[in-house]
Amino acid sequence: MRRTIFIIGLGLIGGSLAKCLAKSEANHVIGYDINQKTIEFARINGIIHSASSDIAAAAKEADLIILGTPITETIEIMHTLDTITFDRDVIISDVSSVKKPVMEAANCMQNSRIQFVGGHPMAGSHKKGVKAAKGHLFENAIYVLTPAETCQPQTVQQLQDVLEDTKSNIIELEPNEHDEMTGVISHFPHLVASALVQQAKKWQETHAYIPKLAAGGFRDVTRIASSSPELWQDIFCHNKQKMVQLIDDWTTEMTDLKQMLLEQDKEQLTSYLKHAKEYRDGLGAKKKGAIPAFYDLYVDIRDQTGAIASVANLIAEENVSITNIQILEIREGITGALRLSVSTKDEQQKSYQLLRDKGYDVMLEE
Ligand SMILES: NC(=O)c1ccc[n+]([C@@H]2O[C@H](COP(=O)([O-])OP(=O)(O)OC[C@H]3O[C@@H](n4cnc5c(N)ncnc54)[C@H](O)[C@@H]3O)[C@@H](O)[C@H]2O)c1
Ligand SMILES: O=C(O)C(=O)C[C@]1(C(=O)O)C=C[C@@H](O)C=C1
Repeated sequence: MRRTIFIIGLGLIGGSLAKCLAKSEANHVIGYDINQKTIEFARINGIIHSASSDIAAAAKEADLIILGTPITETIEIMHTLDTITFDRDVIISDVSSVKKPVMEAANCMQNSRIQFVGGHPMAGSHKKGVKAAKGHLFENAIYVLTPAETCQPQTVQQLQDVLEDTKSNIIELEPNEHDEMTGVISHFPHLVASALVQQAKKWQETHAYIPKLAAGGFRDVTRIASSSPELWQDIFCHNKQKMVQLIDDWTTEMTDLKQMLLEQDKEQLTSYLKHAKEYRDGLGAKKKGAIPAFYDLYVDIRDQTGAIASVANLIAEENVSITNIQILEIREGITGALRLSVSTKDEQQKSYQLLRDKGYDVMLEE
């Protein structure tokens, strides 16, 4: 029998989940969004099977409800769902970037028909809205689940079964620990990216060339400052305590660095940078287990029409599937590099040889 999945909030994340889950014969996906144009776009483009304008009616039909809304709205909708008289049991999940406030609300739910399992796919983008939704967004990403206190293990398993189509790697975490870790590796870096951009903007008042000089480094480190301001203020506010603590830690870190510079302590500075480099390089390490292995190739290309397609076609002809492709520091008329990821070492070697034979300048990442 087909499962009925009701997704509320069809933006980047809700839309991506809908797109992925609607592809399976096992699911019937109903969508709702506060924005009528979003619902229309999702319906016309097959991101959902059907649209609903009535949350309660669609919720009563659902086996699973996923909230793809910003955190504040998610908590409000949870209160609404709690008041519905369901004829059968329903699993409710969310995708919020901060888990503690959502799980506090979940643990206060009174409706005996509801089993709540918090969710957070650790994948996204600086883009927002249904038009940026991608069915494969969660492939190979970590997908965190935070079951509510009264949630049965079989309910968690049922949700995991549905999420299998996302090809993500599911792990369970305790909400507070989740928020501390995402504070460190997601929320605080976002704040720093925005602060760096604000700093450049101030300096531009006296140095008009700043935007022209902003090259790969600045762009890499500040990409996430282009994300939705409304969404991110909500994330920061819901993880306020951790953010404040991280700002204090950062202030200490900057003061220490300032001291090293004032003292011209070259040895300590080198050691500081060396340890940071080692840790950062280690994040890309090829590990078996929760994070699947990727094998990368770097191909020098010219910024010309068809260059990327030529490389991709050559590799496809050898039946090697590219799992990720990224353009690095490409500027008009100047040689850039393509980073291609494949799944196995054999495929990496095969692609390397093939591209070299065709005259491409290729490098491997071991
Ligand atoms: N952006 C990311 O990279 C990312 C990654 C993982 C998780 N998240 C989480 O996903 C959630 C959604 O973020 P997003 O990036 O998809 O944002 P988004 O702005 O792309 O989408 C949010 C959608 O919710 C809709 N919406 C807002 N209020 C609503 C309401 N009351 N009822 C119904 N629909 C409503 C909006 O119209 C929009 O379509 C957030 O909780 C966020 O923390 C975001
Ligand atoms: O790739 C990005 O642009 C993101 O910001 C994605 C990102 C992240 O920080 O990694 C952002 C918020 C999420 O809750 C999960 C993922």
